[in-house]
Amino acid sequence: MVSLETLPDMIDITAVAADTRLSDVDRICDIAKAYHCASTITLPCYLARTMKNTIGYELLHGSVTGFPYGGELTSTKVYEAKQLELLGAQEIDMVMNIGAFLSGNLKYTKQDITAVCEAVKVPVKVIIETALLDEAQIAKASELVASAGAPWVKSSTGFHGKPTTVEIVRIMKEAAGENVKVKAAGGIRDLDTMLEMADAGAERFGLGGRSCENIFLELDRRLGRENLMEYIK
Ligand SMILES: O=C[C@H](O)COP(=O)(O)O
Repeated sequence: MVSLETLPDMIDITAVAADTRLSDVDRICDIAKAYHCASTITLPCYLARTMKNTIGYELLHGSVTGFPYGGELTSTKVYEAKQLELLGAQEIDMVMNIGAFLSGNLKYTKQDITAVCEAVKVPVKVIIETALLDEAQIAKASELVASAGAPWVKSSTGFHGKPTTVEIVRIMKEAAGENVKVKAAGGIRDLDTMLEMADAGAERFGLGGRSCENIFLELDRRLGRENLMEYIK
């Protein structure tokens, strides 16, 4: 059972929107340091900034490839992933080729994932974009990610409206199996949902900077302590 105190250890705080500014990147780093998040995840061009901002802190630095639509050439995804690793990324979140998957081209979709996972030593989290899939497709995509050799399956970029639910996490975990970890992301906005998702098998959460601030505000309130955010403005 995950506790409120340890929940931040499971959070990847992100700044990956198209209009992300340096100030947003700096802000998520401050929050990640104050609350002991698992990692910061930024657009590739900001990876070095997150590393510079968090020197000396026990924080992973992640970035994204094939993001946010997943339709890039496999070679492009592989190149980007390798560059990110060379720059110091410790985790990479990649988007599955959603269109290929929905077209029934499972062989291509799987090869695309395997190629990226084999190109780098760091863990790859494969985003299946659950907002665009029905339940059967979510299960099938999670199985595919597992069979492609990825260590993580992640629900969503958060860019398609439909939030990740506890039920989606449950389906993903069941389909992906014991050896693949589940990351829940996209539209997650409250602590109770996160605790339920952890019970359903989520081992990591992706939260945009703003949603994360709100979650931590609520966390401080529930833990009966002052809002740490007040001290890092
Ligand atoms: O990691 C995924 C997204 O950055 C989640 O963004 P969101 O919390 O704003 O939905």
